[in-house]
Amino acid sequence: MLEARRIAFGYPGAPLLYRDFSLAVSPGERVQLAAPSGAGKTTLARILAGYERPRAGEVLVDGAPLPRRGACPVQLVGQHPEMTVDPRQRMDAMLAEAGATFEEEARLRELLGIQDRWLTRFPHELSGGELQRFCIARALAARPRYLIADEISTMLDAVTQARLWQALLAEADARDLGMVFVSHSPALSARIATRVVDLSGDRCGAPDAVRG
Ligand SMILES: Nc1ncnc2c1ncn2[C@@H]1O[C@H](COP(=O)(O)OP(=O)(O)OP(=O)(O)O)[C@@H](O)[C@H]1O
Repeated sequence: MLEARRIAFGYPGAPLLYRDFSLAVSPGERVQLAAPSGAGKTTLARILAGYERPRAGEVLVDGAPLPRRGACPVQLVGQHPEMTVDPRQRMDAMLAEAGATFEEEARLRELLGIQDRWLTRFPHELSGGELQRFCIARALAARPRYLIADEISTMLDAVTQARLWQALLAEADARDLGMVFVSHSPALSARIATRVVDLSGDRCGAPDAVRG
């Protein structure tokens, strides 16, 4: 179980985004974070994956805090892949660093439609959608228990987006992966979500405000 317990968070000098937010995600669940623009969905995604430390509260996986070192059981894929890669590192090296076996890496490349000719390129030599596939492969190679997907397919055309999610959902099912995702596409969200959590509800302090 991935748990955010009684989270309070605000950026320095700004009002709190959440005062007392709690969320529990089971393996296999796919939870959509819903809220208006600027309400703090991306920030919460970062907190869940350990990139931001809350002012109060904690993030736990099966009752234990996220590890400070080594592979994190919660992996985040964001909406700007170019900001999460080393611009001087070739894609084959980036994937190798993710720590998958040769067979597993090949399987993930096949799953995500990563072409061999992309491997010898640098990030700036790939489109946003191509680069995003590498970021998803890197996240899955870390064998996460939970994947946080923050508008990961916004930059893709409708057909590529549908293919990517089909692959990701098959993988999630096979691994019993829990997911928390943000998407501004109602059609995509309706297809993916097993539950919707409305973040705006929490701004009044209601724990785990749930609809659907
Ligand atoms: N690093 C930062 N420092 C200060 N304020 C920030 C920072 N990142 C985000 N914010 C502010 O925090 C609030 C929440 O931002 P966040 O990106 O989490 O919202 P969001 O719900 O994901 O928005 P959107 O749907 O537009 O992507 C916004 O008002 C934003 O301007």
